[in-house]
Amino acid sequence: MAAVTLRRARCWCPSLLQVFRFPVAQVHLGRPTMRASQQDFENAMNQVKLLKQDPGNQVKLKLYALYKQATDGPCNVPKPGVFDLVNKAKWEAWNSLGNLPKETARQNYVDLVSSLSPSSEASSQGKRGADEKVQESKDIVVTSEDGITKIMLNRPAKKNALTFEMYKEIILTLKNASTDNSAIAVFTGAGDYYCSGNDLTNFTSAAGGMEEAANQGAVVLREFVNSFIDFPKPLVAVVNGPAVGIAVTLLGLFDAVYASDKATFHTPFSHLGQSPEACSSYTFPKMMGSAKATEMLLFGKKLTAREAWAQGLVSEVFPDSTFEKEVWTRLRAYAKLPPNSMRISKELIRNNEKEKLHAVNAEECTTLKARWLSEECINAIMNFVSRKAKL
Ligand SMILES: CCCC/C=C/CC(=O)SCCNC(=O)CCNC(=O)[C@H](O)C(C)(C)COP(=O)(O)OP(=O)(O)OC[C@H]1O[C@@H](n2cnc3c(N)ncnc32)[C@H](O)[C@@H]1OP(=O)(O)O
Repeated sequence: MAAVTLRRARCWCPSLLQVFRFPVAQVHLGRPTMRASQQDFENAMNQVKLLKQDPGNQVKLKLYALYKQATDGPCNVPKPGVFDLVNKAKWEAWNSLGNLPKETARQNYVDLVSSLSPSSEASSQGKRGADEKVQESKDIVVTSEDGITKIMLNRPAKKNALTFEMYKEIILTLKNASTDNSAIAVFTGAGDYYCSGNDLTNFTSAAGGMEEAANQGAVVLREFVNSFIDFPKPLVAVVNGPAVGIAVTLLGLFDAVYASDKATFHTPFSHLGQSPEACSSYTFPKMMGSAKATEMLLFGKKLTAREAWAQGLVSEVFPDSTFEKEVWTRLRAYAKLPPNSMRISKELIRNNEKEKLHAVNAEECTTLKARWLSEECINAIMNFVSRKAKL
């Protein structure tokens, strides 16, 4: 779907731009009225152009659908093709309004824009500094202390979903951490999630279209997973909450996995029309047996932390109330152990499988590249992205 920001709409989503292309003027919306006038409607369209923050894809789809319903009535154009993600998502949002009367759609549009305005007014009243600070926060925060390189996924508003940029940042971070003076590297998440896996809009928001995004994705993924296979120091996951997709499969390449008892482990690959990655097609059957691995990787069974521990995916589960304190105390102690001994021992454990893991990674990436272009996957991503737009 249309994971476009208002900025990007100008370059490759003209029809979406038409909804918002009006001379910029300082206007103040009338308060939501029972029946929005044409002038209220036009003011609302201008107000959208003045929003200081991107309202998110679902809201933009709603605005588009209500605009079309208010101006053209019920959806009256043929459904776009399966690969035309942007227009298909917009068509579905408009079509989902059915026979909603034009006047009602106009009122709903004005009300929706009014609900967005307080935030823009707030930012125009000098609160912009606070917003910009949030917007400037990095998606990956790396700190080095007590012999530990801590890599925190810091995109809590999106459940720490991984963007292409984050993959590339992590590759670089692991490269640096493999030679810096830290003894171990630790991944964790900010907010209530560890990580909800790949950002499903990575492919739909790419300017070059799905084909190019899939090619790029396969290259990035292969390098990303290789950076975990080849990382020479102890690699620990502090799973502070739910983990989805690649956040789970990567754990097979970690040396220790500590989980809060509120963490869950979910790999909905079949639901998404995709296939396993991060060497999990090899590490999971080896770790837990093919029957349990199949339940996760094919059937998408979500595991609790204790179930993940029982299947060998998690080293230890801690009560959430004491999780951070207990785990970081332990890791600070581990980081004081002789680093060369830890590195050499890891080499003995992992080296005899490195070649196999590289080969598995290559095969998984080739398979996934094809899956990303399949109708099963595209439909699943469309359903996810437009799930909130269905009014
Ligand atoms: C190039 C390398 C590719 C490697 C491939 C890897 C394969 C995978 O990782 S597949 C797994 C992908 N992940 C998912 O399928 C999870 C999708 N997300 C969800 O199912 C739900 O968001 C959730 C169960 C994680 C959380 O649900 P909840 O209702 O609590 O919160 P939401 O309102 O859904 O989420 C808040 C916010 O975050 C956005 N978001 C969450 N996860 C993702 C994601 N994976 N991709 C993109 N966006 C995500 C969600 O859309 C919400 O955003 P808005 O506030 O803008 O609506």
